[in-house]
Amino acid sequence: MPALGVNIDHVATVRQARRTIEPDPVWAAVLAELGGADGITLHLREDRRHIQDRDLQVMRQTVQVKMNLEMAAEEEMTVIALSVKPDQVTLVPEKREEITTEGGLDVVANAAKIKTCAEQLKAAGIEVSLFIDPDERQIETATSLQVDAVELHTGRYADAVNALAREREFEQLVTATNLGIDHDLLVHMGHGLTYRNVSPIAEIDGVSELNIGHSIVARALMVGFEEAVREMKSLITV
Ligand SMILES: CC(=O)[C@@H](O)[C@H](O)COP(=O)(O)O
Ligand SMILES: NCC(=O)COP(=O)(O)O
Repeated sequence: MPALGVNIDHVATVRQARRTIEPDPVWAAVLAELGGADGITLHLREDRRHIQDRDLQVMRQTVQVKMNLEMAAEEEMTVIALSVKPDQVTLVPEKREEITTEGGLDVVANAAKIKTCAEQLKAAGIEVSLFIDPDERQIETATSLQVDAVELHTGRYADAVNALAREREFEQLVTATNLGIDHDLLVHMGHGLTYRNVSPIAEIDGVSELNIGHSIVARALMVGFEEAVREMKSLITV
């Protein structure tokens, strides 16, 4: 049964729509914990389009479960992570013009830069995960960098246009999960998971963490944050 990491980015998206003080993602993190979240994930983007530095600082003081900071492998973000000391950092790709993360980190092409960042984080006692596509070369290279985990990008599975395409993407995720486990990596998954598509993912043997955000925030607008998390937690508890 995978742990549930609740990504609260898009609570901050609503707040930033008016550049005001509410809704506060800190409130959402507390309610997520009350709803059964095993972790809180937040993405401090270089463009600060949603989560702000203040949110990260306050949540470090208030989050009582695992705190997972998503960030680009850039010097500015590394300095912040070393100062705040989240439990885990997940290195993700960022492009300014993207609506959301479009693909996995290209570990193969950026190995040296990612290695430097990961070594600094691990030396500070921070677990390191790499957000990658379910691709053999990316997993092999991640292993060589001696990170703790990979988070497999589930976007192609989530966006599949029909059942055949979804099954193909699902099988690729299963194969990549087995490869990651064979290389002694923790295997997480995330991006685009919803109440409708999460169950088969939650049943994959060996997946230890699911990071889910946008769908929970969307449901929370209707039923409240604690209930939305409780419903997702019960869905993945197989
Ligand atoms: C890496 C990933 O898929 C998400 O955790 C990421 O946070 C997406 O970016 P936005 O939250 O800005 O949509
Ligand atoms: N790394 C995936 C994540 O944290 C949440 O992604 P999404 O559920 O908001 O698509």
